[in-house]
Parts: sequence; C-alpha cells; structure tokens
Amino acid sequence: MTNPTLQSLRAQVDDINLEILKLLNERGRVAQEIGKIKSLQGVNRFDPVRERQSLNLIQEHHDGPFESSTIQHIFKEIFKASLELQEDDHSKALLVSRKKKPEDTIVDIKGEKIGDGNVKFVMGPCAVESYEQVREVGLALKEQGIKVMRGGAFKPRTSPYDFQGLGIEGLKILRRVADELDLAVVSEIVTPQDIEIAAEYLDVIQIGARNMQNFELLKAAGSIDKPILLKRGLAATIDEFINAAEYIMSRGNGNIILCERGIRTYERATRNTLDISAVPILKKETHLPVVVDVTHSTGRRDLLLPCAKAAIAIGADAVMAEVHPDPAVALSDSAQQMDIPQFNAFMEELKSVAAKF
Ligand SMILES: C=C(O[C@@H]1C=C(C(=O)O)C=C[C@H]1O)C(=O)O
Repeated sequence: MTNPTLQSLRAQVDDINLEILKLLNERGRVAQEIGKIKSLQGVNRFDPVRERQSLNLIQEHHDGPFESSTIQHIFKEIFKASLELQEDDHSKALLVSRKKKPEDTIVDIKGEKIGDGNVKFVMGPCAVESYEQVREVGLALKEQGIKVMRGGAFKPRTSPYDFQGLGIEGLKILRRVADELDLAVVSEIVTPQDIEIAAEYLDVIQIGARNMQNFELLKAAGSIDKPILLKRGLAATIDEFINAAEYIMSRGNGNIILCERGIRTYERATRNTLDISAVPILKKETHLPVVVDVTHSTGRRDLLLPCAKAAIAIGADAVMAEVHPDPAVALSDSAQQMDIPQFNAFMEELKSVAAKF
C-alpha cells in the first residue's frame, strides 16, 4: 500500500522538478543571449570574475538545508553547462569528427584506397635491414596483390642498445624497392626535422605510438601534403588519440589513417592489449579510416590470424602485420614477424574472411 503522505510529497517534488527545469532552460536562453553579445564584442565567454560574483550572491542568500559546498558545486555545473551552450556547435566539433564531416574519408595511397569499404593490407618487415631483405618481402607482397609496404628506418626502441634502424639509408632502400615493384611505402619519422626529407622517399609517413603526443611532430605532419598513419600511444585514451589526429588536421592535412596497435594494461599474455572496440568507436566518432596492427598489439605470431579476423569483422579498413624473410635472424621483433610461407597462409585465410564483409 502506498503511503498517501509519500505520494503527495513526491507529487510536490515532481512539480518542483518541472519548475527547476523551466527555470534552467530560461536561464540557458539568457546565457545564450549573453554569449551572442560577448561574441560581438570579441571577449572571452568564460568569465570567472562574474562567476565568483554570482556565487557570492548565492551564498549570501543561502540558508540550508544543503551544505554551502553542495550548492556551489551545483551552480558551478550550471555555469559550465551555460558556457557550453554559448559555444556554437561549429567550434565544439573537431575537424576529424563525424559531426563535422559525416562521410568517410578515403586515403588514396598511390591508387590504393584505404577506407573505401574494402579491407586492405599493409605488410612488411619490422625494420629495413638491407635492399635484398626488403626486395624479398616486396616480391611476396606483390604475389599476394598487396600494394602498401611498411618498413622501419628510424626505430624508436625501448633500449638505446637495440638496433636503431638505418635512418635515411633505410628510406632510400624502401623507395628503390617500391619503384622497382610499383609499391607504396610507409615508414616512421621521429623528429619534425626529418619530415621534409622523408616525404621525398615515402608515400605515407607514420607517427609511431611513442610519438603520438609529440605535438611538434604532429604539427609538422599537418603541414605537408602526404598521408599520415598515426598510431595510438601505448597508454593513450581514445580521446587523446582523436585529439592527436586533430593536431594534424587542424594544420591542413586531412589525409590521416588511425592505427590501433594495442595499449598497455596489466595483462602480460600479449605484448600489449589489442583494444578491438576502439575500432568501431573511432569509426563512429571520426570520419578517418582505421587500421589494426596485429603484430605490435599481440607480439605473438600465433595470435596474428585470429586478431586480424576480429579486426576485419569489427570493421577495420586495413590490417597491418610484419613479414620478414627469416624472422629468427631479424634485427628487431623476431618473435612476432611471419616468414613468407606463414604470410602466404595468413593472407589466403584472411582474403576469404575479408570477402565475407
Ligand atoms: C552567462 C555568462 O557567461 C558565462 C556563464 C556564466 C553563468 O552561467 O552564470 C557566468 C560567467 C561566464 O563564465 C556571463 O558572462 O554572464
């Protein structure tokens, strides 16, 4: 049985809620008017002095039962929401967001269109070691009809004593093989000074996980006319990742491919934890194509295929993985690269999966 007093008190609360609602919206409209005036005057919308005055006035009239701090908190939330209302949608939506551009961005890499609805593959050795090594992998890619080859020339390694890459020499090898075999090449650049020269040799410039928030590098990448493959930082949230892409786009370069490559968690069974749900989130929040790097996310050869299948099933635009003619003697990442027969088997299986999506 419902208590009649409780019922009538709840009816009162409902009436008050509606009154508060009406007043909040009225207040919102007034704040919007104030916002328009401020925008005409060219002054900052956020006005902490004014907010302090309002809080003081509220405090003077406040006599419980709520704590003063509770009231201050509630009103600060109202100020914050009013401030957001004053910002037009235009300034709130990021350039990389779907809100800003509903249709998919397709990144054209020498005719290979990433993000056109068909799954693509970006394969190649972890590091460029020699012309012969890159050419052998390039030929295997060609056999499989793959157009885009990856290969590290500047290698940001955890230990300073590990192989650091061949640098510009490595970029030259990539270019030579790419020209000979009509491939496109992706490689990582680690400092803004190298961007211009790298652009001469590469078709896509990669910004690696460790540099995802190297803002000067992002700005430099935004100022050139080359597609950028941006990897998610090892401990970056999706929001930070999206904002890193915004750095590039806000400088004028909208040809960006996002790469989920695993994040650091407590789990040690894999090198990183592949955040597979980041793929549909990024596709929903942004208009940029998304690739999944199954090699770096798992660090395990036996997991490359199942994770690549998952990536395709969940809507990734491309799969990235590492191939080496002889992984056992590779100068980096020998435990996770595929040899050429393994790569061929991997591709055969994936192509049949990709055909279903
Ligand atoms: C509405 C204004 O803009 C902002 C919002 C405020 C509010 O909601 O009370 C107060 C100050 C500003 O930060 C204003 O300046 O009056």
